[in-house]
Amino acid sequence: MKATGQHPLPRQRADVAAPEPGERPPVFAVRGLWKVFGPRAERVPRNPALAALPAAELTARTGCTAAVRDVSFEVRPGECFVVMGLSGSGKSTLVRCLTRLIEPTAGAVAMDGEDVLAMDKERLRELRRHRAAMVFQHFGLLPHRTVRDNIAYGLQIQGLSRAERRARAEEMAAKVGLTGLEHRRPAQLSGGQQQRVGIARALAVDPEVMLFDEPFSALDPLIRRDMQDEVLRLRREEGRTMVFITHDLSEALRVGDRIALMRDGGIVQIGTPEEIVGRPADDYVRDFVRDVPRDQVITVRSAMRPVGPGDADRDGCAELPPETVVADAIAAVARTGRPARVTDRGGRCLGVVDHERLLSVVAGLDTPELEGTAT
Ligand SMILES: Nc1ncnc2c1ncn2[C@@H]1O[C@H](COP(=O)(O)OP(=O)(O)OP(=O)(O)O)[C@@H](O)[C@H]1O
Repeated sequence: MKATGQHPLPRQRADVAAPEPGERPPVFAVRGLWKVFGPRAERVPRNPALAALPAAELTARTGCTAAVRDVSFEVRPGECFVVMGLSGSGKSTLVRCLTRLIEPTAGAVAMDGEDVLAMDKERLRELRRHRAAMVFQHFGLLPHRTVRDNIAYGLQIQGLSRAERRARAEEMAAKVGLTGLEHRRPAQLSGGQQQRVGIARALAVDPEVMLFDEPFSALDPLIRRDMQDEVLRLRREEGRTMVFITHDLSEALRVGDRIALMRDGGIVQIGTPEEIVGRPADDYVRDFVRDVPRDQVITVRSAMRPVGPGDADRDGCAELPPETVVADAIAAVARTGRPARVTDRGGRCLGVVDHERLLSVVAGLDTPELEGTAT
């Protein structure tokens, strides 16, 4: 996203559109956010000529680094919003700006419609303790405390009694599969177990949103997969909102409902895994997703064609829900030897996938999303 024009003020008001009646506002709404490190950083977003400079030139001219550049997005209640990008693209800085662990240079951040940049110290402390809990890559555990005490750490500050803290810590330990290990110290745990403690500690304060900063990148691949399953399970069972930083594309595709792909401080595309893989916004994204097995990500909702006159005979056709991935649809079409019908929950036929459509997805040919054509 390019800077457009002059910033009226270093900090804009959090002008979040009013939610529809009955609709919750976004958990986070971020508008025109900048974080510039270096001397007289505020002049960069204010000055369109500086704001438009490529990263290296900006540094050469001003000594500043624009870690986050004019970024706007919303995190919706209950979603896992992934921030992905190569090392140095600005992921950690962006997520730290959400709770002002790093102070933004310009722009607006709102949480549940409340202007985060206008919060006083007390309100900010409350936000970080109760509303947005962070899980770090290096676990951040206290080495001389037991698992139980580490999990209960945030509860002490909340003023719960000792017995209440213990009970809650044990409940959280059970939730993440640590039952029986409550009396160990962090050094007596594997990496995966230590990260479970980190997750349990974040969960214990019952936060509205969990912020994960590359939580699994120190773990080996099998444990990493287990931990991703844990995150998926927590989201499914608890519906908790998550912001998840990773530089690993397969992890992003696995855990993300939506992914923001960052490059040089800007967001180059925001979309579902299927949108990112199926309709990359530019050559950079296309290059990024080149090796992704498309048939595992793209669904028949995008691959289907409208029902035609030749599809009247439904005999022996498989019926697939629209979220079926292409790999499974290929198996169904091969099994029946007939095109498969894509149907919604009410049995309405939305379209058809035949082997040509499915092969064109695998081959990376254009698969424009088609409007549902009911029969
Ligand atoms: N305190 C700081 N002072 C100056 N520059 C900084 C500071 N913190 C980060 N940067 C720079 O801002 C840019 C973005 O850094 P950031 O750590 O947000 O990236 P990242 O995508 O999280 O990277 P990684 O995956 O390696 O953690 C980098 O160029 C980094 O060098």
